[in-house]
Amino acid sequence: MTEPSTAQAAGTTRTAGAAGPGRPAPVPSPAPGGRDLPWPEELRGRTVVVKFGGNAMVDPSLHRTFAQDLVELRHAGLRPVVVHGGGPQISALLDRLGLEVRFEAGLRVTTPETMDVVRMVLTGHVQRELVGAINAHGPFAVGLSGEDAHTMTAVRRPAWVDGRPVDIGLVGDVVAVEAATIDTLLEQGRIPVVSPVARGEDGLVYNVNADLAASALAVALGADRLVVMTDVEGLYANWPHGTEVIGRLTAGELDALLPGLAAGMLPKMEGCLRAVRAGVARAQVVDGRVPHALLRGVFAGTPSGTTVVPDGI
Ligand SMILES: Nc1ncnc2c1ncn2[C@@H]1O[C@H](COP(=O)(O)OP(=O)(O)O)[C@@H](O)[C@H]1O
Ligand SMILES: CC(=O)N[C@@H](CCC(=O)OP(=O)(O)O)C(=O)O
Repeated sequence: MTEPSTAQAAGTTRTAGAAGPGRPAPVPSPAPGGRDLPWPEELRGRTVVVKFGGNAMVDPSLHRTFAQDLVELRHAGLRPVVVHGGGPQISALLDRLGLEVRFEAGLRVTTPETMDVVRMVLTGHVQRELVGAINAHGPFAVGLSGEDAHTMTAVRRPAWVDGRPVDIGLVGDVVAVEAATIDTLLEQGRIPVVSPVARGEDGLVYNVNADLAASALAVALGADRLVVMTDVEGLYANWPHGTEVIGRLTAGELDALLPGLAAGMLPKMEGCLRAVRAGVARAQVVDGRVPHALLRGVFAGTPSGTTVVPDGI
């Protein structure tokens, strides 16, 4: 793969005509990586928030192909922002430390002790690995936690199981996003890599489900697309009894399905619904186990996974 120069990555090669305020750096031609993909012209300059799930990232070779895809998107003139997960990695360390691993309604029950581990694994390990994989191609990635510069502010999220409230501890729901920090990085040609940890309005630190964090960022950034990469082909109808992928859903159709969805898919589909209802044109769940799923499945014209669109489309 052709490595971009520092100047390209930082956007310092911009010329007034080619890339004015609010526009990414000019697009080199041909695209690095040598894959001659038909980039839709209308995607140039658009922001895409990509959630990379912890289950899809257990294979290091997928880190590498995902990183290549992001850099290629950047060169094609898009503005990718990554929100990473790390659920399996957090659970593995909790296990090793002899601490409880428990989920309710798809969310981790987070004690203050658990929160220390969540923060350590997400910002100290998973985020660093992804930043390293992307920066093998040039000085693109900048890692940050939702806590940094108040990028994400959360309030304690209530949870119910079988209609009864349950205490899930330091789990937050994002209520405010300081988009300017991320916008500035995008303007510089960087690829922000955000850990789903947020500062609470009460000064505490909250564990945020990565799907919901990605959705909140997509809305706040006015993203064109939200892409959720996971370890299944998409949303299966009749799961766990069937594996037939639901290809397309309107927001209204998804709203009706949501109460019946199981853990794992529940926050993903809730995130997709929130995003399209708040102006994101398309939210897509794709199979992150497939190498180059981001480029080939999402941006190269071959429909894959489950796509959620606003009502009336
Ligand atoms: N209807 C469904 N369709 C597909 N997968 C489902 C469904 N309901 C629950 N799941 C589960 O959700 C999992 C994906 O969520 P999760 O394990 O949290 O992944 P990630 O780490 O990508 O966030 C799948 O592996 C599957 O076990
Ligand atoms: C509240 C909550 O559940 N937070 C998640 C944050 C990480 C995450 O969402 O990772 P995946 O995307 O890999 O599942 C957790 O502690 O596992």
